[in-house]
Amino acid sequence: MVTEALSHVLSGSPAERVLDRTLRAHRSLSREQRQALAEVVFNVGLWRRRLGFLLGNPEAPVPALLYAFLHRLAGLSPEDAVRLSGIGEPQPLAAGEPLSLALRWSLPDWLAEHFSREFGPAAEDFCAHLNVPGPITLRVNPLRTTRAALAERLRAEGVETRPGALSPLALHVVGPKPNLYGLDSLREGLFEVQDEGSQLLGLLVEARPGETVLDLCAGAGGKTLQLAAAMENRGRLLAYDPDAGRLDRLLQRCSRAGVSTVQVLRAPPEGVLADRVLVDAPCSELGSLRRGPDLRFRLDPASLSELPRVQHDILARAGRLVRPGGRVVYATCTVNRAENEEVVLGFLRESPGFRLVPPGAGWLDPSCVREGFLFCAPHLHGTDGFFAAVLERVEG
Ligand SMILES: C[S@@+](CC[C@H](N)C(=O)[O-])C[C@H]1O[C@@H](n2cnc3c(N)ncnc32)[C@H](O)[C@@H]1O
Repeated sequence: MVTEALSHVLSGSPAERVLDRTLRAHRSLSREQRQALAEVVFNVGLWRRRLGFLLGNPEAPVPALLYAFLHRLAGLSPEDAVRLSGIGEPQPLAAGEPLSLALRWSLPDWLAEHFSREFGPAAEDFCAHLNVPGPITLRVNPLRTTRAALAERLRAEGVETRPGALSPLALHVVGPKPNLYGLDSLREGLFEVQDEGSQLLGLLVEARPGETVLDLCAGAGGKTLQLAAAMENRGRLLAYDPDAGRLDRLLQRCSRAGVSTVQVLRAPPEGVLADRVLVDAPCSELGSLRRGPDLRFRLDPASLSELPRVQHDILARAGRLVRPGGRVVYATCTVNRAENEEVVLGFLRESPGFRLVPPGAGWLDPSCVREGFLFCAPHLHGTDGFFAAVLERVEG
């Protein structure tokens, strides 16, 4: 069962889905056995390159990878690791650290090279943090409750939390992963699950009650809900996304959260002059790699090169939809200057009617500002990786 699940993960199936399928097919497993299976599937999926290095074979078969994981990373004796992996006899494992960043942190070569270019010497620390699962972070829904009241309510439901340091809306779950989807507080719309860095992007829009706000890449509405709450459910909040299914989910979430101001646009907006526009752009998502053990192995480096043109076009559209004196927030969840700074600087070069303004002046923690842009990352802030620029259309 373990070998079969791992074979699927190593040949490209998402680990979460494989685990789910395997657990459903083996319902008699005890709680401990289920936990052990999850650990093995996630860790062998994540550490496959490093395990291949230990075995001296980048194409090592699944039982050998399992043995290397159990003995060297999980600390089992060679005898126990042999028995559980079914390999027959102990295998020699390399001593010492791999020389390359890619092997040390079990990344594809191209990705490790990319992070080296992005971060220089800090790439080691960044990559190490990609191999530690991020915290589960909740965003309180201020239309329904306060952060302190939500923390009390969650405690009564058996979930301990602590407040986030960067976003006044954030609560981090403390201790073992709870089944959030079984909680009444979730069904009542008291919170959403949202990384603290992602919350900063929504806050950066600084949407106010009564304004016209356009969420131009609304998806399933994570930030739309946040904007609606900031607007205290007053004003005009327009949400567009080309993916109709995501917009349907957005509407369901709105009703749960008590949001009544959202107008969903099924076609690209025209003729709007909004006070604020959020471009939460489609991107390579390199900032979210710690969210899944095997996301990194499913990325196609060629697809990265197509994104800046798409992002440029969406940002240019946003520029046409904001009023003089209004603001566009351009945001991504990636660590890639070509999709971040370069898209914004290219837009500014061809749009003299816009200027870059300091992000979150007066409230954003200065550690989240890099070269005039919002930038946060797992090794610096404990968040996923995010980038944002605040662009003001000059009055005229
Ligand atoms: C990062 S996701 C948005 C996440 C969403 N804002 C949230 O907080 O849940 C990017 C979204 O951009 C949408 N998208 C792709 N191409 C687009 C385009 N040309 N114009 C607008 N949105 C686009 C995708 O469908 C996707 O939902």
